[in-house]
Amino acid sequence: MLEVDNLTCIRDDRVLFSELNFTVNRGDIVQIEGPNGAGKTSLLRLLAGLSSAEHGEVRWQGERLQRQRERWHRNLLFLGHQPGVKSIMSPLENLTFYHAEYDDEQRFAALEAVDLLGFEEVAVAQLSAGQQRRVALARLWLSQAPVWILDEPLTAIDVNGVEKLMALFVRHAQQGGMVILTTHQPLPAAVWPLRKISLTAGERI
Ligand SMILES: Nc1ncnc2c1ncn2[C@@H]1O[C@H](COP(=O)(O)OP(=O)(O)OP(=O)(O)O)[C@@H](O)[C@H]1O
Repeated sequence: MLEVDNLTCIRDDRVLFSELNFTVNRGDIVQIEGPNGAGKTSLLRLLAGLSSAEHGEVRWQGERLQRQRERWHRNLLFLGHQPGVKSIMSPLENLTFYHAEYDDEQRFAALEAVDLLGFEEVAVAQLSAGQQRRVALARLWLSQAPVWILDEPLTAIDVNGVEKLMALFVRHAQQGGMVILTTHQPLPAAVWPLRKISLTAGERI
């Protein structure tokens, strides 16, 4: 269980959100929504333990993230706003770098799942924006982490890719995982039960 307890986030003299409370349980798919600049990325970074809030705390299994960094990182897969892959490496090399525990057969299966077969040896820098995003997303097919925190994973992904990702999110949730994501596009109705947490534009202090 991931608990957000009275979280207040101030950035650049602006209160992005204050006294935010919610809980994410196993089996939950949660969409953080709000206009540009509302604080969605800031919230995801707090949830991932990558930054600190002005007030409040985030707890995993009852304990503050900061008190259990190693355990938390074993339980988390965080994919940030940028593709977050190494551009001089190929897709296959990236998966080897991030997931050395798997063999090539499993890595090829992950690349097949994101329709990158045929591109596995091409430098990421030479791939299209959507293909670069898919290299990062291939990690989801290899991840054993129960908690997925994904910042705009659907950006630059085509309709077919979005459908496959949605199916993967649902399967992950059905297997007891949790998915927390931001996206500006409406999610297909098939993603159920989808919880939404809305952030509104912040106020100046
Ligand atoms: N480290 C920082 N220092 C100063 N300001 C910041 C910092 N991080 C975020 N901000 C500001 O906080 C606000 C919210 O940013 P954030 O990226 O969280 O929004 P968002 O909801 O994810 O937006 P978008 O939909 O455009 O991706 C922005 O105005 C941004 O400039």
